[in-house]
Amino acid sequence: RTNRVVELTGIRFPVFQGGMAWVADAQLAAAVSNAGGLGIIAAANMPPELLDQELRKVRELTDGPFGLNIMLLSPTADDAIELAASHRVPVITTGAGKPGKVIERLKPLGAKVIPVVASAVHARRVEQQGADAVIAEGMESGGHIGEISTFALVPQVVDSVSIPVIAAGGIADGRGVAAAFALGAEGVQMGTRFVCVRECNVHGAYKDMILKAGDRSTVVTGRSTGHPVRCLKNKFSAKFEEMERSGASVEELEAFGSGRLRAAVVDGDVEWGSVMAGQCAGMIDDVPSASEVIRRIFVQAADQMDRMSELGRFFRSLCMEEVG
Ligand SMILES: O=C(O)COc1ccc(-c2c[nH]c(CNC(=O)Nc3ncc(Sc4ccccn4)s3)n2)cc1
Repeated sequence: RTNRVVELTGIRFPVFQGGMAWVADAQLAAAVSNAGGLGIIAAANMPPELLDQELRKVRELTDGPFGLNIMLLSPTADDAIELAASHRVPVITTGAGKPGKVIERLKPLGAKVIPVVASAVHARRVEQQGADAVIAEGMESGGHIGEISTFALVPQVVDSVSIPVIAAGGIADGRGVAAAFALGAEGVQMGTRFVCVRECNVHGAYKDMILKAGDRSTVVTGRSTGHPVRCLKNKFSAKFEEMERSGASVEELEAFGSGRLRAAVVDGDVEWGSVMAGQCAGMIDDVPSASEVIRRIFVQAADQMDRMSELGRFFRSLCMEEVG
């Protein structure tokens, strides 16, 4: 038996590229799929005719499996579901909400549906609804997040469901892959790491801000709106926090925040845009190809796991002799 995530999706390496709003287009998804991972297009709030074009384009750019991420907070989520159905998209991931209707509509058409969950309760619920696997996303992640860290969330989700678990949040190199599998995951999903690859079309200023980032460069804003979002610290995040502190209403905050992700991704406004990124931003120091990222990470993971098997013998030896 190889790996249930590989068997479920037909990919070579058990790695997904996060379906990041405005960032994950057909070009990035195809590059990741051609490199042996699962490239995922973000439907986000894309108008249906644009999403239809991206779904045609990705099939011209790769013969491999690919996915579509449906963000359930989006008013265009129902259009995205129908486009996923008509294009027979093989893998569907969902975020920021309840995936029941996505599972009901798309599983009968043969799609694999893999919701992002932020707690063990969510995971058990979507398993009962028929999810094929879950992505357990810790709060280290960029963008819209839950409240539990990857290190605590993944083992509890693994203990709660019998479908495969893919770990996400804070993973950007082989050590994170080795750790995720140690926690019981059978795959990983990375977002921020795949923003800084050559084939990603985000504005150069966005990539530069990630390259400059350190471990303390992100902040979570919007907890008071019920939609906490992790992004890199800048003038926008500082103003947003000040508004929250001074008791701004949810409407005021959401009005102030709307359009900011696009401003950062498309216009490169990294001062007043929302530069969504995870806490692993400080680990990213180059912009290689998607293929180079995937190969390097699994070589490093393999080395790390070999080292750990020696550790296993050492720990076992400690437990053999009677202590004291
Ligand atoms: O209530 C329930 O049963 C389910 O509740 C959930 C609560 C949270 C989640 C969740 C956490 N993280 C994810 C997947 N990640 C994401 O969805 N990340 C995102 N980044 C930027 C996005 S665009 C946006 C849209 C609205 C507000 C702010 N930003 S969406 N899903 C999933 C389900």
